[in-house]
This record gives sequence, structure tokens and C-alpha cells, in this order.
Amino acid sequence: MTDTPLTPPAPIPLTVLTGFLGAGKTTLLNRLLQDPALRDTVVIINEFGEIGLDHLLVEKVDEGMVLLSAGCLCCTVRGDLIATLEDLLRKRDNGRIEPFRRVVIETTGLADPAPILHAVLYHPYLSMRYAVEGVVTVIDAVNGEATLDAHREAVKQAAVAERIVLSKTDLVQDETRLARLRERLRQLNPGAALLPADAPAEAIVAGGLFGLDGKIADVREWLKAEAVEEAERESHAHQHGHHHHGHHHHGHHHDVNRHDERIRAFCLTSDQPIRQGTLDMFLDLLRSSQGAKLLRVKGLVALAEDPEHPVVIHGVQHVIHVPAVLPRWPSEDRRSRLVFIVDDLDRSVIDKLWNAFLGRPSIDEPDAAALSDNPLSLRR
Ligand SMILES: Nc1nc2c(ncn2[C@@H]2O[C@H](COP(=O)(O)OP(=O)(O)OP(=O)(O)O)[C@@H](O)[C@H]2O)c(=O)[nH]1
Repeated sequence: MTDTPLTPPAPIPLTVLTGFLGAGKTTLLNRLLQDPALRDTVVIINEFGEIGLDHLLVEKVDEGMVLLSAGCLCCTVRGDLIATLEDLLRKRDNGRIEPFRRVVIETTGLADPAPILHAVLYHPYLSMRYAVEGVVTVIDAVNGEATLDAHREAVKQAAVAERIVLSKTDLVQDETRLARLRERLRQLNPGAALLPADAPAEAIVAGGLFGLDGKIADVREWLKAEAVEEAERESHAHQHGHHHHGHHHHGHHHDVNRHDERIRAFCLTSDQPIRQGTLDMFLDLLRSSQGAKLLRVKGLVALAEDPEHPVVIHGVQHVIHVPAVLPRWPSEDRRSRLVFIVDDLDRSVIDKLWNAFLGRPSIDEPDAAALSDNPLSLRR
């Protein structure tokens, strides 16, 4: 018999590395794994068909697993990612493999990263043991624009990323082209850090909500609410014709960016703490009515019951959960903030719901009292 630990083990940070076919994921991963900062990382390669691991692997350890030169483990998954993640924990807990400190899942180029995050967040045990740190999306500077124009999956991959890595910039001489791609990515995902492919490993892989030790890292950095708010103000100004930059504001602009335009990032705020029950109902109604359109939801909320300890909210599609309660606010700003990345969903839909739950009157919508007084309302 072993002693049962009194506190659960610190969650293991998990990063999803994605990017379109040939964007440069494997090349980047190869470099990252040379970095001592990423020692004791397990790499899971989730792809279809034959797997060319030859450039990564050195030594076979166990069935389906290989020891990489940099001291990382690597396994490939064609079927069940959940089973693989469980299996890794079992082996780690039994001492059959080194106690790895991080997991990186490299997805196939066509994958939508959301179901991967979803699978981990939704699983009662895995969501406890792994801390979803973030999505890193590789965008190819040569083909990036064309890929974004042609493939909605590529747009989604960029939209949900915490960090976007621009690869192959060495092949692009034209600075304005690069600047245009950067600007497009910034508009698509104002909260993401845009990094060069030679950025330090730590900057690319870490820097999410949880640090290596499983402790909460930089919440502001993770949430990026300010950047999203700023971008919203800008785009608002744009729509009202205040500042035009010239290049892509011609007639065909809407056509070119049509995939981008369906995906939006915005931020809801509240100065007043929110009652736990109200927040639960808001999130519940939101995910049940709009789940499929919520690519990412991240937030920091002050509860009326305990406003000194903000709760962190993390959601992907139908799953919204509260991974942590913070010991204190990360900055002076104590507003509740919820950042949404949505696909084909009008901001006003969420605004109305939010205002109704907060009891803010809005012109064409009932406030919370009207909602609860209404015998047909969803509240019981
Ligand atoms: N010049 C240059 N070539 C790069 C760079 N990154 C990747 N490549 C090349 O681009 C090609 C595709 O890179 P991979 O790393 O295999 O791309 P991937 O995203 O893993 O590809 P899939 O697994 O097929 O989706 C390879 O020939 C790389 O050598 C870069 O920063 N500069």
C-alpha cells in the first residue's frame, strides 16, 4: 500500500501545437526539443496514416513510445488520445516512465484543435491531472495568406491560439507582405502573441495559465483582455470610417477575408461582482444555446460571495469549466472580464444575455427581473 497524498499532484501542463499542412510544426518541435527548458516533455503526435518520426526518434522504450534525443518521450496516436493520456499517467504514477513535466500534442495539419482541448477539459480525471496551457499555431509566412483564404480550418487554428509562430519568414523578402499577414493575424486573434520561429522555447511553449510547477502563472498574460478590448475599439473606429490604412480596404476585401470575418474576438466586462448562481446560469445557458460557436471562452470573474479571490474560467465549445480560484487579483483591474472567440455568432447575442443576467437594462431586451418574472423564462 502506498500513502495517499493529501493534496492532489500539481497538474501537468499540456500544450497543443497545431498549424496547417506543411506549416512547419515538426521543424519547430525539433528545435524546441533541443532546448533544456523542455526536458522531460512527452510529445504526442496525433496524425493519420504513416508517421515519419525518423527525424525525431532515437531509441525505443516501450510499445508505441520512443525516447527522443533530448530526453523527451514521444508517442504516436492514431486512435484514442484520451486512452493515451490516461496510459501516460498510469505509467508515470507507477514509475514505469520518468515523471514527465509537460505534454505537447502535435496535431495533424487539418485538425481543429478545439476537440482536443475539449476532450481533455471534459474528462473528469484528465482535466484534474493535465492543465491545458494553450494552443500554439504555426503559420507559414510564404503560404499563410493563401491558406487562410482557402481553408476555414486554418483560420480557426489561428483564432484559438494563445501564441502564433510565424515560420519561413526567411523565405519572404517582401516586408509589406509580411506586415500584411501579421496585421491579418492580429485582427483575427488580437490576444495571441505573434512570435518568430526562432523565439526561445519557453516563450513558445510555456507562458500559459499554469507554470511548470502547476502553479498559476501569469493570468493577465493568459487572458489578454486588454488586447482584445483595444482591438475591438479599433475595429469599431474602422467601421465608422475613422482611419483607413489603404491596402486591403478595396471592394474585394470582404471576399478575401470571408473566413476571418465569421470569427470574432471580444471581451465582456462587469464592474460589479457577480453572484455565483447568476454566473453559473449565464454560462450554462450560453453553452447549451451557443456551444458549438464558442471556439474559446476565457475569463476572470469576481464573485459577489468572495470578490477578493477571482475565479478563472476556461471553455471550449460545450464545455466551460473553472480550473482555478486565484489567491488574489493579478492587477489593479478588478473588473470581471470574459474573452470570447466565436465562430459565426453575433456579439449582440452574448451581450444581451450578459446584460440580462447582470440586471442591466438594455433598450430592446428585458432585464433580469423581467426574465425571472416572466412565466415563460428559462429560469425556474
Ligand atoms: N526555409 C524554411 N523552411 C522551413 C521552415 N520551417 C519549416 N520549413 C520547411 O517546410 C517544410 C514542412 O515543414 P514541416 O516541419 O514538416 O511541416 P509540418 O507542419 O510538420 O508538416 P505536416 O506534418 O505535413 O503538416 C519542410 O521542408 C521544412 O524544412 C522555416 O522556418 N524556414
